[in-house]
Amino acid sequence: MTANETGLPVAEPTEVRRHIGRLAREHRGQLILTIILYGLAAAAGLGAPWLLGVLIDSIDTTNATGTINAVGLAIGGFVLLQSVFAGLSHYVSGRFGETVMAELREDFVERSLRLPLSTIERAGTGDLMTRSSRDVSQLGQTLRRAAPETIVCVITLALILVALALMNPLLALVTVVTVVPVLWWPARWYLKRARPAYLEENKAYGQINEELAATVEGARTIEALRWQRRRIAVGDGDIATSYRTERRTLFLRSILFPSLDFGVTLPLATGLLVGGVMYGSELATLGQVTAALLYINQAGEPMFMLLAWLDELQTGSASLGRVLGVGSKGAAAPEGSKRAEHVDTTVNVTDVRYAYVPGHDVLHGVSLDVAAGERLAIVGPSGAGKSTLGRLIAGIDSPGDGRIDVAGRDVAEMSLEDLRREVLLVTQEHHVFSGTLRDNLALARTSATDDEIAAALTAVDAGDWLTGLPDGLDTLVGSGNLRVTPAQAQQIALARLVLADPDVLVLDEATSLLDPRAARHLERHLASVLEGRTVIAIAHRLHTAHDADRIAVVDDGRIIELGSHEALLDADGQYAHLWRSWQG
Ligand SMILES: Nc1ncnc2c1ncn2[C@@H]1O[C@H](COP(=O)(O)OP(=O)(O)OP(=O)(O)O)[C@@H](O)[C@H]1O
Repeated sequence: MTANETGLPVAEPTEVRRHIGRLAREHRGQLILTIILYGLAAAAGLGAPWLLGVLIDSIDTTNATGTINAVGLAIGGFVLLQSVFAGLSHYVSGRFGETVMAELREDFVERSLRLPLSTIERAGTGDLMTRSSRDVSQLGQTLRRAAPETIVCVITLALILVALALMNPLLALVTVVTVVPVLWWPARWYLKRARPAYLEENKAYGQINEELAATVEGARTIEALRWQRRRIAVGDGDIATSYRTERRTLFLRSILFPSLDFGVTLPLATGLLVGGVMYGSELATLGQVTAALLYINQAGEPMFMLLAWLDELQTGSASLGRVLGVGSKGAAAPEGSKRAEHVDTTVNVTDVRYAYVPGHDVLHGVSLDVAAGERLAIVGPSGAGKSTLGRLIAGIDSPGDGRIDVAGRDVAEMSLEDLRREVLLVTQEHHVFSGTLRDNLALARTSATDDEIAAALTAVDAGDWLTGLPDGLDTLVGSGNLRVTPAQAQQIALARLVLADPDVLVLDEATSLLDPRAARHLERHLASVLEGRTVIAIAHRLHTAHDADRIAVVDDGRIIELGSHEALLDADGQYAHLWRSWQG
C-alpha cells in the first residue's frame, strides 16, 4: 500500500493485478465467450484480403469471370459474418463491463462505509469524493471500452500474423522485425512513467475538490474574517498544481502518439519494398504480395489502437488502485472479531498519551476507570483535552501510547461494527439528512418500528414536536425541506443514540444547543431511558457534573481531580472553585 501522505492509501500495482485476476476468474464464462466472439469476428475479417490475393492470381486463368463472382460472393459472406460476430461480441463485452462496474461500485460503497471517521477526517472528503466520481467513472470507461478493445486488438493482431505467416513467412518476419523495436521503446518509456503521472494528476484533482468544499462549507467564516483573497490564492495554487500534473501526462502522450504513428506506417513501407523485391525475384506471386500488404495495412489500426488503449488502461489501473485503496488495510478498521457474550461495560483508560502534531502531546498519561453503569462527567477549561479523551474512548482516534479497554477489549483492536455497537459518541455537530424524519432516525437501527422511533423522540423531549408535525414521521426534513432548528437536530442525534442503544455513551456537549433548563430536563429524561449504560459526559454546564456519579477534572491534558460532587467540594480544589463561581 502506498502511503498517500495523510490521504487515503492507493493499492499497489500487484494488488491491482491480483484484483483483476480475481475478477477474470469470477467472470470466466463471460470473458471466454467475449474472447471467442471477438476471435471469430477478427477471423472473419481476414477472409477478404486472402480472397483478394486469390482473385489477383486467378485473373490470367481461363475462367476468370466465374472465379471473380465466387470470390466476390465469398468476400460479401465474410463481411456479413464479421459484422454479426462484432455486434454479438460488443453486446456480450458491454454486459460484462456493466456487471463488473456494478460490482466495483458496490464494493466501493462498502469499503467507504467501513472507513473509520478518523481516516476520513485525516484524508479529507475531497479525496473520497474524487475517488467516488472521477476515478469510478474513469474505471467505467476503461472497463466498457479499453479492456474489450484491447482484447480485440490482441486477437486481431495475432490472427493477422498467423495469416501473414501462412501466406508468406518471409514477409511476416520482415513485418515483425521492423515493427517490434519501433513500437517497443516508446511504449516501454511511456509505461514506466504513466502510472505515477496519472496518480499525481488524480490526486491534484482531489485536492481542488477538497479545498473547494472547505471554501463552500466555511463561506460565512471566510466572509467574516475577510479571507476571500487567501482562499482564492489557495484555489489558484491547487489549480496550478493540477495544471502541472496535466501537462506532465500530456507530454507523455505527445511522445507516445507520434511514435505510434511512425511505428504503424513503417511496416507498410518496408512491406512494399520487400514485397516488390520478392515479386521481382519470383519469391512471391503478385496476389500474395497484395494480400500481405493488405494484412499489414489492416494490422496498422489494431496496432495503433492497442498502444493507444495502453494509455487508457494506465489511467484505469491508476483509478482502480485509488478505488481499491479505500478500505484497504491501511485505511480500514480491524475486522470481524466477535462480541463477547457477557456485556461488562467498564471503560479502562491506562496511561494514555495523544498528540495531534508529533511531539506536542495534548494528553499526558491519562488513566481512568469507569465502572459499568457509572455516569462520569468530565469538566475542565477549554483546550484541556476533554474532547480528545472522548474521541479516544469512542475509538475515533487511537492513543499514541497506552491503551483503552471497553468491556475488557482493546478499542484499537475492535472491528468498527463491534465498536459502534459498544460505544457511541454524540457531539454538538450532527447532520440531518435530506429525507423523512423516520429515515433520519432509522439510520441508527434499521429494524426500528414507528413506535420505537416515536418513543426515542419522546425520550429526548421531542415528543411534542413530533405530534405537532403535519406528516408525523413521514415529514420531510433536511436540506430543502422542513427547517430543523439546531436544538431539534441535537434532539434527533440523541434519539438516534437511544435507538442505537450502545453499552457506553460518550456525550461531548451533546445538549449544548438547548437552553439550560431544557438541557437539564432532557438529560434527566435521557438518564432514565439509558439506565444501566455507562455514560461519559463532557460538560460545560456544571449541573451535568452535579448529576453525575463521579467527576473528572481535566487540566492541560491531565486528570487533576476525580471524585463525587460532594467529595470534590470537600477537597476544595479546582472543581469546588468552579462550582462556587458558577453558583455565584
Ligand atoms: N484536530 C486537531 N488538530 C490539532 N490540534 C488539535 C485538534 N483538535 C484539538 N487540538 C488541540 O488539542 C488540545 C485539546 O483539545 P480538546 O478539543 O480535546 O480540548 P477540550 O478540553 O475539549 O476543549 P473545548 O472545551 O474547548 O472543546 C487543544 O490545545 C487543541 O487546540
